Amino acid sequence: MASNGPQNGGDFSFATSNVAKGRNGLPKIQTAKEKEDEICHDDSAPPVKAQTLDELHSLQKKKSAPTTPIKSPQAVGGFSSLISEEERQKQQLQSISASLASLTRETGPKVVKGDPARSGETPRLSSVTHHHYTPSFAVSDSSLKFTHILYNLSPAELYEQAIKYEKGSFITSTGALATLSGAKTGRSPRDKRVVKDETTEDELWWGKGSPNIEMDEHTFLVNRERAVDYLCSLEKVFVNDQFLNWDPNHRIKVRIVSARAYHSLFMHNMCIRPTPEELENFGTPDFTIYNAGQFPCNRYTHYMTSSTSIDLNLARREMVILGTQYAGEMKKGLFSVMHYLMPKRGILSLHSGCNMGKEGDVALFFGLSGTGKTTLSTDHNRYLIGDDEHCWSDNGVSNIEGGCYAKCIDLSGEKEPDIWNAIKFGTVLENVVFDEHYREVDYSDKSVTENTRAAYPIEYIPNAKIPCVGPHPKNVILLACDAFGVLPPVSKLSMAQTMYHFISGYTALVAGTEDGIKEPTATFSACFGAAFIMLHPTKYAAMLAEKMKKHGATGWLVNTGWSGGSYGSGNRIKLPYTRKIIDAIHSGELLNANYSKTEVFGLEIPTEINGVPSEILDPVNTWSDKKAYKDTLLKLGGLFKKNFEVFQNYKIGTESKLTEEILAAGPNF
Ligand SMILES: Nc1ncnc2c1ncn2[C@@H]1O[C@H](COP(=O)(O)OP(=O)(O)OP(=O)(O)O)[C@@H](O)[C@H]1O
Ligand SMILES: O=C([O-])CC(=O)C(=O)O
Ligand SMILES: [Ca+2]
Ligand SMILES: [Mn+2]
Repeated sequence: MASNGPQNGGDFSFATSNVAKGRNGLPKIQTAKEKEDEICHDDSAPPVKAQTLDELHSLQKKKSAPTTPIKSPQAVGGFSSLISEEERQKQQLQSISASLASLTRETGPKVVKGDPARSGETPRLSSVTHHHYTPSFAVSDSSLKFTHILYNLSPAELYEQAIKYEKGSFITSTGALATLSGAKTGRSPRDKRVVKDETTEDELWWGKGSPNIEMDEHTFLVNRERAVDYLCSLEKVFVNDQFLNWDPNHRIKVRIVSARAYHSLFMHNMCIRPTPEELENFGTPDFTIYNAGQFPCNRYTHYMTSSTSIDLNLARREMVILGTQYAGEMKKGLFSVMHYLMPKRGILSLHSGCNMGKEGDVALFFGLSGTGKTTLSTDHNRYLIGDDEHCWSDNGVSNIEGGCYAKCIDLSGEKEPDIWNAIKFGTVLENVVFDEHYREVDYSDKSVTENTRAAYPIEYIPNAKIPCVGPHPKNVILLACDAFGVLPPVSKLSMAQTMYHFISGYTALVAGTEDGIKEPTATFSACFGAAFIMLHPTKYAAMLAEKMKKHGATGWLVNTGWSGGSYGSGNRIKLPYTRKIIDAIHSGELLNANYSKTEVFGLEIPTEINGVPSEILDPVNTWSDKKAYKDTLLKLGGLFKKNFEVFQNYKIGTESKLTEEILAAGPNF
């Protein structure tokens, strides 16, 4: 056996080789200079400009770019009186304290800006106690403590907070922040509640099929108090002041109060980031989210059916989150708010991706979760306007958000290079699994969940169109992931068909694969996002029809799901083929192609497309069992018919003709 110890009975000596030996047998170290009188230093850099280690550390950080002074609100006429930085900081803290005020005690918590771990070393710490009035009998221990506010921290600061204080936070090999969202890895639509008051009772969509499950104002306040007390009881909370909607005329100011750095970084990425100057002039938010997701709701509370509650109060312009840490609740909660506010202004809000060609041709991509909005709107040859939430106004389209939220399951650099490359420093990676040493992410791993996600700022996509606005859409692409495998890969739609499929909002996915082959289940979600709409689906549909007609947009139905059989026997349509189909829509090639009509659904399908095998264009060709094909087609047609029954008695828009046409545009057999 080889041994590392000295061999041959301890006869141990340094190798002599040809190094000049000193007097003791050790090699003599030669310094560069031979002169006797010169002192030898271990380096040539000038010494550090600090006397103590504390001083050295204080040298490391310099103050962030000075913010310009703002005009005081009292300033009138030509006079602009300037307020000091100190006064501005105080006003900002007062606004935050007011946001966090208990409604029963009518007083905000004592808030102080900065990291509690650093308070000893932060000389510019400013604090405020927000008091409308403080009756002495109402004093409790909680009013004696400070809550530290971590206000609009940068990604680097949020990384440090997450890694230091939140279990399950790690830097991956490409620099993203890997996090865990806890017990919930997706949204909880059945735990969503909306306050029903005199206004919303008439305005909103309630009842069967509606996502708006009612709660009363009092119960909202109970949950709000629970969230606020929880947040104020913490040593520190994160506050993000940001914007929604790139259309400057319809921009909404949002404040997000949360307990986790993960939530703060997620919203930093997903909402529009204000410039330092915009932040200075931020003032009072239009809408506030209280995210107390780590803390459950109280199931003894009226209307609560689980320990999770996501509560929306439009009159108060507030949202409370209890019992779920899934960050998508904040994103989609704000989307619901936009689905209420925008149509009131004649602007259509859309659950769609959006991109623009070099010639300024805009396409919208509608579809339920997992159908390809993010994947297909992120196109290396086109400008990305946004991947998930848009507004269509008289001026054109605008993205609501400042970031993208991509599905990561089975992500590959070859198939989706732009998304792959966006997963770098600053990106939040939710619920992925990685190698414990190298921190390389295994995107095929579903151990935590299949709904693994990356949230990154939109400018991480090289072709992002900033500002994220564009002209009126030319093409409206409806995406369905048809796991039954009977819808054609692409069909051109009439206006009535576009409306029929928009209102239906169909997709079919496969629930789970553990117990072998499962039947696909059809999902119908009105306007391709019933979980987020607030008004009756026909309101959005009428607006879409009106805008498409006015601006001459063409509707398309694209199946990004199965071909050659249902899930289990067929395969998912190859992404490169879907991309070719989308290219042909954009280029105009498909508009002038030859078409044939399918049975049952009456869809117009092209006979050929550049780069796509012609035989797959009509699904009947790809099924070996023709009877199985026909049976499956009729089955899906029946599901569409059944789903549409609830819409039969509604009028869409002002003309009855459109309503009749839409009703006739569904499957016929
Ligand atoms: N032919 C195809 N077309 C589009 N996507 C495909 C296709 N084949 C496989 N996929 C995969 O399907 C998924 C589509 O997810 P994507 O993130 O685009 O969904 P989404 O519509 O943006 O949903 P959400 O609203 O939940 O964000 C991706 O993981 C993509 O790789
Ligand atoms: O909201 C989410 O969690 C993901 C998403 O985009 C959707 O489901 O449409
Ligand atoms: Ca997406
Ligand atoms: Mn979405």
